Amino acid sequence: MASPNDRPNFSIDNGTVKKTIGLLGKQQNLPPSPAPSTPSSGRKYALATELVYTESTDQYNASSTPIYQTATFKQGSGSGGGEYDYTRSGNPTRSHLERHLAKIMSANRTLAVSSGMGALDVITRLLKPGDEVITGDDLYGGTNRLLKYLSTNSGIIVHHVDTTLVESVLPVLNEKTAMVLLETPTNPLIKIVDIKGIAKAVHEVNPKAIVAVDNTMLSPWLQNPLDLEADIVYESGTKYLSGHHDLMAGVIAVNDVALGEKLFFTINASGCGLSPFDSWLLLRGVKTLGVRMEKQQANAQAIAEFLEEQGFKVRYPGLKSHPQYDLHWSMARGAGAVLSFETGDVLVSERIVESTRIWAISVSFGCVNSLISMPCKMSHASIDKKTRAERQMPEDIIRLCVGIEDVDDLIDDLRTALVTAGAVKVGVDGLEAGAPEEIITQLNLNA
Ligand SMILES: Cc1ncc(COP(=O)(O)O)c(C=O)c1O
Ligand SMILES: N[C@@H](CCSC[C@H](N)C(=O)O)C(=O)O
Repeated sequence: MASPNDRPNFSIDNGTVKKTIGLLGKQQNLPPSPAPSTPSSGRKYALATELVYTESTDQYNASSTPIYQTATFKQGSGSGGGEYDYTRSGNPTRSHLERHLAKIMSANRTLAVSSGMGALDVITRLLKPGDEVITGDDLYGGTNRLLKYLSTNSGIIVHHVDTTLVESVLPVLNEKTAMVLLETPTNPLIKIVDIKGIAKAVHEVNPKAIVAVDNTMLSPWLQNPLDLEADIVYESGTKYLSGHHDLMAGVIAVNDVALGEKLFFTINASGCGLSPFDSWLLLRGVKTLGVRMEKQQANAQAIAEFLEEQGFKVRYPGLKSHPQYDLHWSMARGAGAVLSFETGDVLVSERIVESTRIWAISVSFGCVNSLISMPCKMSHASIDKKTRAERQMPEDIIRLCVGIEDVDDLIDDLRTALVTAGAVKVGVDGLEAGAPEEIITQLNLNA
């Protein structure tokens, strides 16, 4: 009979990982997995280098990590014990991705799951009936929907407060607070939340409460909430981390080993670990995160300035006019590439969105190509109209998710759309925001 002592043995021989399988007694020149990502020298490189640099024990020294497209793994003995047994529990391609992301997200452990919402689902399974959650009043629609589900069906009490003010969190903070869920910048109102200020206040009142931060809008290239005293960071890997809108993924990052184990338990138990192929795609995409992000936010800055010059109310933390400009830059290394602006009229906004050519009308962000959308009708439509009004979400708000195209082309396309939609008056000095009365009347007649 095989015993647990027959687990495979790994040793390094002349630079090659040798695997001795107990019962079979065969010595193979096979690596345990292409797993390591951290440089064996232990050296920490700059983030731009870490994004592309990986070390692996792949037997053929493949430059690109192989896709282990398998559901199950043969075992060396009847008592199992191999490093991998079943892809829901673990897969070498996913392990490699998770180790790579841990370096990049400044985390002890990361876990890759099937979507950003899947990541939040795993995190919120740490909660039990009677627990209280404090969160923002400007949240991504899907996050709001999941929290509403939990408060309606699972006995979780959810407090939505203005998280841009640490003082708004304090009155609802108590020993039942199990989780504080933050987004910054918020989607789509681009409000900034003081991660460190809130984390300190929360941990002081209840050291067991978990501060979880959705870092999707900035990515680890621009912000590391774990360094700002957050306990959990999660991101939709569908966005900047992958960058090409060719996969859905979610990533969770933690420093606490026990917390990482609890989250892994849920992922294995519920079966939402990222598939081998999507792990490979994400691994490929993340290598260009730095260059994509730098180009995208340079374009976003120019576009935000262009719109502000025309007189529109623009929300973007790269603009000095942003009311929380200093707070944002005290936490982040850049302003990101999502901005929003208002026109004063829903129909005018719709006309702008429908008049662009390069800007695709689409939900999501973080992709190399530019997108335009009306959050109240698209990404945030799952928040009902009354709640949107209570949370002061302007129905006419347009969200721009800026890509890597030529910035002059992007501005030209937007300028043409603004003129076509009648959102600007064309004067001798150029364009001026504000649809003429007759255009608004006409649009309302046609509506
Ligand atoms: C800020 C934010 N967090 C989380 C999510 C969820 O990510 P996913 O679509 O990958 O489930 C999204 C968008 O969907 C988002 O915009
Ligand atoms: N129909 C989807 C909408 C997804 S929105 C995607 C993204 N987070 C964004 O902000 O654009 C849904 O109901 O979730």
